[in-house]
Amino acid sequence: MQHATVTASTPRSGFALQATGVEMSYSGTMALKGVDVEARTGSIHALVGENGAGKSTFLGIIAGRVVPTGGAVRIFGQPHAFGAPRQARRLGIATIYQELTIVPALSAQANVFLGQTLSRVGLLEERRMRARFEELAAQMSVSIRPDAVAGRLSVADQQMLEIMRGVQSGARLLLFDEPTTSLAPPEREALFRLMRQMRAEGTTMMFVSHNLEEVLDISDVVTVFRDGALSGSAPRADWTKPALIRAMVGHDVVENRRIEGAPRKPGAAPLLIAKGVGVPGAIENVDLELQPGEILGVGGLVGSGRTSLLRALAGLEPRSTGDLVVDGVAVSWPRSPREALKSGIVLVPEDRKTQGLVLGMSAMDNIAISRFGEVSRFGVISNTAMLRKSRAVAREFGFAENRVGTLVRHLSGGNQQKVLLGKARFRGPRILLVDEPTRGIDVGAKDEIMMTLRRLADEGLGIIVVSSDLEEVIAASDRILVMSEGRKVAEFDQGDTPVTVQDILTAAFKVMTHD
Ligand SMILES: Nc1ncnc2c1ncn2[C@@H]1O[C@H](COP(=O)(O)OP(=O)(O)OP(=O)(O)O)[C@@H](O)[C@H]1O
Repeated sequence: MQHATVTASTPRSGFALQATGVEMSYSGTMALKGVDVEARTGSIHALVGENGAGKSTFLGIIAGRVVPTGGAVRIFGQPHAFGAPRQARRLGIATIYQELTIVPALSAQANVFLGQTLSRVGLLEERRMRARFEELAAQMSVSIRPDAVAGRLSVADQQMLEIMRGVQSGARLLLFDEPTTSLAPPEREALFRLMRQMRAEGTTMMFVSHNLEEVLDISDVVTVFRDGALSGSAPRADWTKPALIRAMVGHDVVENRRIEGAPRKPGAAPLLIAKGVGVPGAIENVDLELQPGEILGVGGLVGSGRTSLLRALAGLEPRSTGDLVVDGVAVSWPRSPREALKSGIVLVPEDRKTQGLVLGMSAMDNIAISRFGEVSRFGVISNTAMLRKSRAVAREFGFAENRVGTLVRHLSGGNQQKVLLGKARFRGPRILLVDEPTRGIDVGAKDEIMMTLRRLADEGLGIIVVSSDLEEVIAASDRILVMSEGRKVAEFDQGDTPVTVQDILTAAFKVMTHD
């Protein structure tokens, strides 16, 4: 039925989107240099490219948020009113953002229906909304309570809410900006099932992703952006993963290659021992040890307690408990990030926008803010020192040095992530906790970041990495701890035998099915 409605209101062209010669210049920076993109009605169209290639800018133009400096766009055959998000919504466009737009104080349900039908809210409407929420949640295999406070949900659950909101809006052209970066395989699969179902009903979807496997899995057409220009666009069948990488980066990249560290000294004293770590309602009785020079990966599904474990160690969970020994000395359990830092522990959080970066400050200030002592003399900040230090840190994580003066707000998502890593590094940790370090990072830069983490470990740091990308956890880690439902359920040492994704999932699921 829905399909018939869509075709009836869709002009003969059969295109949901026709963009020609779209240009965007941000005070001299050409984010888009005249691109042509077409998307057929009822298709899934992927946009890929390196960090800063212009993908989000393009989506922003289609969403009506960004006014291009040149070019034309037709939506279902009609000229697009640029810079008018409301008008874009009327044309049937909805966007699911990479940076979450969840209102933390509102309930999960209120977030899904935000901006829709609220004026008509009555009891009946309330019941209808609840039924619709539950239907969507079931379709997407999520178990979020409708009245849960959104701000208390995990990033993954917030992402699911964001998707539910987009789907619920009844849009005919849905734009997804990296919808899957914080989702584990089962959530991803649920989303893809839903996307396929919506495609069958005539919805057009355009999505940005750095995960090339999922791009090849779900899309009908893949368009590659490179440095603001189109470097290829073809049906899925014409692409292979290496071909996509070459179009994006210009050369071959081996994804998730195993990065071995320097040989570990047998019998080295642990850098960190945490015993009986608990966070009420999230994790229970987790023990872990970390050697200097070691990367410990934490695998598990969304909701397994991975992030809570890192946050507890970083002093961000006031109700957490446990015993901590750093470098052979028992220290009190950290109650604030400042206390954690005193023990040399620093966290790179997963949600860079709300927890990590000040968007209105430059990359340089964001990096330097955490350690003024390093860049000042007698209490006076030295700009030269700040520039020098922040450039050095930026370079380490593959962030263009000449952009350290740019406001973080004006950086692409992937480049913000690199600044966040640089900022944590600048604090001088001995123990670095990284939550989703390659979230939103392109395939080339991902390898660079993993190499940098390995180099830091070789310099003697202890690093704990949480990532939804289990292949990445395996490639990067010396040992892997598997969490499920708030508990540690397995530990693997890759020095003995290399671990597979299947090993991790089996360990995680075994507990869930036995309970
Ligand atoms: N509001 C802005 N002001 C100035 N420059 C901007 C602004 N928004 C984006 N840019 C610049 O435009 C370029 C393209 O950025 P865009 O966010 O579109 O890249 P992207 O392909 O989505 O990258 P990523 O994969 O890292 O998210 C970058 O150089 C970015 O710094």
